[in-house]
Amino acid sequence: QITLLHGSHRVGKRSDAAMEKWRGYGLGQFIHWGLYAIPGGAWNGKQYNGAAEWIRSWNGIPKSTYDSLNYSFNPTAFDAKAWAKTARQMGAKYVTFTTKHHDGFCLWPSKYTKYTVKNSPYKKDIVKAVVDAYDQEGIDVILYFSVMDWNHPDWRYDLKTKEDSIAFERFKKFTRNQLIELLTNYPTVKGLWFDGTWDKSWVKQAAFADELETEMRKLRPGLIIGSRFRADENGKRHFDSNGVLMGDYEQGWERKIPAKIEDVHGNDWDCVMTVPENQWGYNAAWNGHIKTGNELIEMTARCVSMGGNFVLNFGPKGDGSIRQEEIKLATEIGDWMKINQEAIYNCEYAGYEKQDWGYFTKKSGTDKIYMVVFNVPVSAALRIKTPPKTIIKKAYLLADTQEVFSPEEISGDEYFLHLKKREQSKPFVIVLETAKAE
Ligand SMILES: C[C@@H]1N[C@@H](C#Cc2ccccc2)[C@H](O)[C@@H]1O
Repeated sequence: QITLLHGSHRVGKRSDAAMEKWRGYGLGQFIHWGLYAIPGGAWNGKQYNGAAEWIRSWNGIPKSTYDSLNYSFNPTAFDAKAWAKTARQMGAKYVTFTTKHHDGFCLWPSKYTKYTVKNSPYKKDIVKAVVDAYDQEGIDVILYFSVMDWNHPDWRYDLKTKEDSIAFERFKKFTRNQLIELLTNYPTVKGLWFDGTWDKSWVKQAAFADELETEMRKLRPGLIIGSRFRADENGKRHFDSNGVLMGDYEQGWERKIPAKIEDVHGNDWDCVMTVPENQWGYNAAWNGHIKTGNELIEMTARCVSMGGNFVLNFGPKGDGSIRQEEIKLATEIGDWMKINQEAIYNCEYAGYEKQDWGYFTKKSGTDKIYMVVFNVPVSAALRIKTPPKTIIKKAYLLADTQEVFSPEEISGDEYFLHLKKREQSKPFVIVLETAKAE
């Protein structure tokens, strides 16, 4: 055990109501929106091959040209209420929204920089519009904030000279001021999703970041902050030098899902996922594999089956509208959730042996088990291996509770559920009402 001043300040999961609610969200929406949506992944007819929200880092668009895009930012089709309705239709219980990405452009009228929506043709406070619209729909809001700020003159990647350190002290004050401003302006937000915290300049700020996290939690009791915000005094990120999770949940699952339950180490976590392989901001040319509704439904079930949440990214266009492909996916996922949401919301790892046909989830605080079935075997028999001393009292289709199953016991704790031959085009859910054997 290494003595740490700025490591994790808690071992084990948070047990307060705010975190309990977060744990039960199941499905969320990420929205990446900002100046990068204007070029949409290309400039002067040339395609940028990286993630569209990183286009400023490409030499295909002069930095000054990119930085001046705030003078062209006038999203006439922006309608936060429409965004929130789409999220509601999808079944998202929370949204993570980019207040400021790495380019430094603020979608709220920050007092601490001129590089904000206030100094754009649009002028109005976009963060407020989004927070109000999602609150209205009953969808909790988490604010994304990039510490790395390519626009700010005092940003440094590392601190090599005295001048670097003097400049970065100014940058640290600026960052703190903006975060307190966000929490003060938008008091209903439930958390902050930090990004751009990997560079040495910030990693060296263990004491400052620890103090800032404490200040933010004091200002906003119950605030949810993930493992990506700060490093410990040895530069350890996500997990401190004793291997204890930093922050309230593991925030490392970006475009990847744990392979097995052991990989989550009993922590809370969420997976943030793009529809294309790696595009967060709007890219007009979606190339490569574009995930289908069924793939995204399976990712949702897979995350919930291992105690996590699945957060699907949307990248609105420069005019503020959401692209049709994303609307279609939201509708497809939402149609499935309308029938099967009971197996996703407020569910957790069931403790059943993983089977090839799909995923087990368990309703938190109950013995109700859900089998989210994606791959019916040719035998049409679904194998179940229960934890010891478990009785299956009833088994039935969630979508039609009249369709009841009689589990065939194969051996102690092992059963087959025999399905009728069915045309299966969508995943379906079977409910197991269980009890502990005396
Ligand atoms: C949530 C996602 N994190 C950001 C990133 C990144 C990144 C940076 C360096 C190397 C690999 C990935 C993406 O731009 C998006 O905001």
